[in-house]
Amino acid sequence: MDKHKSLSPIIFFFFFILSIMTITVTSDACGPKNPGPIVPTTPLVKFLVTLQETAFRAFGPKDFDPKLYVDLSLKRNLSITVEAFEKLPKNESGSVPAKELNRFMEEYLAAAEEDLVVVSPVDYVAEPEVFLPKVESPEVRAWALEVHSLWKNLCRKVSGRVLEKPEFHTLLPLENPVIIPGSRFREVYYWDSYWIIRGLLASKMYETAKGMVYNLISLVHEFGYPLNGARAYYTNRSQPPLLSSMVVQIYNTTNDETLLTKSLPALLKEHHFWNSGVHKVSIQDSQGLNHSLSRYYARWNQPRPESFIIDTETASKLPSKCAKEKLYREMASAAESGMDFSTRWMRDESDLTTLATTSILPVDLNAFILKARIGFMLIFLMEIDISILANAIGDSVTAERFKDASHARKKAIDSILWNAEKHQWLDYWLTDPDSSEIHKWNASNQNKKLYASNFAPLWIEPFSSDVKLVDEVVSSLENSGLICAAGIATSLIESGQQWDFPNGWAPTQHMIAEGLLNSGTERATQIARDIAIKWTKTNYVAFKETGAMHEKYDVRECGSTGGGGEYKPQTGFGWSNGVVLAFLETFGWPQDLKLDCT
Ligand SMILES: OC[C@H]1O[C@H](O[C@H]2O[C@H](CO)[C@@H](O)[C@H](O)[C@H]2O)[C@H](O)[C@@H](O)[C@@H]1O
Repeated sequence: MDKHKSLSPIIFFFFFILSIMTITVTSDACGPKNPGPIVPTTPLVKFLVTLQETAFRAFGPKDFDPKLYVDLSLKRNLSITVEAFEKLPKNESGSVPAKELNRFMEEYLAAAEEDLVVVSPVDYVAEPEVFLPKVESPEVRAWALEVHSLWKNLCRKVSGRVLEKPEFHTLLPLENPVIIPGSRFREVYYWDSYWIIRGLLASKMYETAKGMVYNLISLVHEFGYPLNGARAYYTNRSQPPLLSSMVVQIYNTTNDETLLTKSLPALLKEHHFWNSGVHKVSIQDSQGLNHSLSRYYARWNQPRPESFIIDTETASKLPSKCAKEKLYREMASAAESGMDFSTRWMRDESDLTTLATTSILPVDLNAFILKARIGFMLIFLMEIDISILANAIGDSVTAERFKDASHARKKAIDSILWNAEKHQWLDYWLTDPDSSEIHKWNASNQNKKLYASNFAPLWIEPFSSDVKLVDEVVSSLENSGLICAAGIATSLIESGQQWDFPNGWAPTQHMIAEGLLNSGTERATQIARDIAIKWTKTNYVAFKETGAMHEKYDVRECGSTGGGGEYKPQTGFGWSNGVVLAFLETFGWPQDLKLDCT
């Protein structure tokens, strides 16, 4: 007994030292010695974040949208505004009274919508010539024209005030009008624009589509890549690389060679962004062959300004500053993937603080870059497009270089991401994501969980043209349980994250249905059509019910919306409009095909 008593201070001391060591090791592992790349933000964004925190304390959590505050613009110089802000009275708890804060905002800040002007697109006509020729049903034609008319509600031009004093605004000055997603997303978004453009092409709005591409090109020239969205707080990251696909789609419809010539330098720059520095990962396959794939990696390690109070709260349970900084980078990187947030990026599907986006080689990204392995599938796609473009403008050397690059990406996707037992492509977890050494492939590092993105490479020609492969993948998709009453679910994991079950998103439906259709087999075509019909019905039924298009839908039941966000009647949502019109253009709607949920 006595012996134990005398040992306890020693044991206590031992554990004390051990816990200090653990904290120290954690700190080092988080990387204060090597904090990783950061793109600094502007003084205005920093001030608006402080305002957001102050407003949260003053107004409380009910209906509080943190993004609203970083979308406000200045009426006077920042220094004058900050001086007045600092003089605001504080109550006993240290927060600014709501009344005083409202008064300050009224006097010094302009509302979030004020830096954008609603404009009618120059090429909008109420009834375009040869509109959706395959749609026979009068009800569907009438509804499609309503959806088409919603482009007018979503078209914005940057106001003259932003061009005059860009330092007063977080909105970035873009030359051409844009179609925005809508609701709280008041600015243009990168990957949304791909499906918006698909819809604009169905609506014969070629000038608006081209203008959006020229805006993205201008962002590449200024920042080196298309930004997540056109705001000063999005400069630290991009979104899934679909610019080349936008260019190819518009070119295929309009034969506009000027667009090709003007796009190519920007596409090459963007390709470099995804295939160099922190985005590039070298990995050796089981045969000892080296490959190069891409990953999402935001150059940021603070809470995202547009979600500052939420990210800060999420990180609050972490033990150290550097653990928090690491999580913030993973959050911003998940936003770069377009899928913020999803269990795809989480080590523990019930704990958002285990986000580890930068440790993953994603199938869809790499397919986008082959169009480039499937988080690896997204990157492969872009290389093919660039080769087509370079040929079209007579640049055979560039074309050849990208043909080789696309073959290399295809091989990398086959060796690292393909899983021959599941007949799916699987995201790959890097064991030591910060190492600059060549990683060694290990079968157990493939993420065996089911995500719709495991089928994304179907969207890329070298895969969709392989009949045997398509057959295996189609069976796997059919048996997966992902195809539900209202379309394809993003995953079957009910995690509460928005890019998981039960949410269905427009990009997922379209990418997979189009991939199946392009493969041309009877079964694949049937499933593609089934997905398109389910998705179109869901949009139709929800539209008739609510008068609005929604950002996402609940796939369990035809016509249910995914909730979240405010969708007023007579509003569209960019990519939902786009995919509905694109589906109707491709698949049509026979007169006898029902529109209700039976
Ligand atoms: O405000 C939080 C996040 O909002 C955006 O993400 C979501 O909306 C985008 C626009 O429709 C869409 O592109 C993205 O896939 C959605 O998850 C934004 O892109 C994020 O960066 C932002 O943190």
